[in-house]
Amino acid sequence: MEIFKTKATLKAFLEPLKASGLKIALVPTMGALHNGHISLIKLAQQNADIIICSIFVNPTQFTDPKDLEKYPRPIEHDLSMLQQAGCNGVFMPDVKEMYPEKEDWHIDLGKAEFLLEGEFRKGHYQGVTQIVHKLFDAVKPDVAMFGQKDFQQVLMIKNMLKHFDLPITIITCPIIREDDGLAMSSRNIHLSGEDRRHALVLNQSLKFVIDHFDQYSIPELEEKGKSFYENIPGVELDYFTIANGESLEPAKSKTENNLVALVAAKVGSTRLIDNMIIK
Ligand SMILES: Nc1ncnc2c1ncn2[C@@H]1O[C@H](COP(=O)(O)OP(=O)(O)OP(=O)(O)O)[C@@H](O)[C@H]1O
Ligand SMILES: CC(C)(CO)[C@@H](O)C(=O)[O-]
Ligand code: BAL
Repeated sequence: MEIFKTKATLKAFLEPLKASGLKIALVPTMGALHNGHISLIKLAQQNADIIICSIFVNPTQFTDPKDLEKYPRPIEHDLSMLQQAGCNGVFMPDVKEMYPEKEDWHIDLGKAEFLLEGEFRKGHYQGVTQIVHKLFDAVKPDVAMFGQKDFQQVLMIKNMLKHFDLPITIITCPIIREDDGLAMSSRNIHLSGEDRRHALVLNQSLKFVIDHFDQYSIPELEEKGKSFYENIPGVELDYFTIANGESLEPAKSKTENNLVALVAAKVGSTRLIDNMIIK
């Protein structure tokens, strides 16, 4: 497995491979890898010949400086997981390499930018699309893998691709969960023993919606979903919603085709997100 710290060395590695017709996949991450990330690498291997994983904790997408400061960075462990998974190359630039100078970035990502995560992390998707555009530019992949766990992120990246008319196929990968249902996340490491037990409420409330979708109206499902969060000490719900999976607007009717239940909650000092596709 090759390790690249600069765009130039990465480009020099990739150019002959592309010239020989090999298909390149990019798996963008912020590191602190878990089996969710490894599932993206495995799916990438089924869809391309050469797999590049990027590890970069992107400052422009953080809206809380403390969140950025305490973001886990276990780089040696990450590299050994990637090596074991059969990843071909790791791109791990420093901040100066990706942002050599101060720059302005603002693109139209549509109304959905300002909903859900966009409401609670203002400007987050400008930062995400800014760095993903730079990563796409550095790798010029044929395909790129993203997790459904960041449901809104996938929509925003697809909108960014449309904006620049980039010929990259986005593959959305299913959410990998711990045995008890908690969605794997790099930030789970911050959960105390008690928080870890309380965090199960995200999976349980979403599962309730899936299991009872035929039984209740949408407002009832949302109300019952939200009620899971009442009286759990240290747990604070940001949103629990059933939304259209394209626009992210609240679902208007149960007969809509594309529906997803999404949640974000603070558990102790850790903010977690999760979702389940209804149909
Ligand atoms: N449990 C999971 N299953 C599948 N994909 C995941 C999972 N968790 C994260 N991913 C995906 O991995 C990619 C990199 O995500 P990232 O490095 O931010 O990890 P993360 O666990 O989501 O971290 P954090 O919790 O800090 O947001 C994203 O496309 C993300 O959606
Ligand atoms: C896509 C991404 C790597 C951009 O920094 C990040 O938002 C993430 O890890 O989901
Ligand atoms: N996985 C999404 C990246 C973030 O939370 O900033």
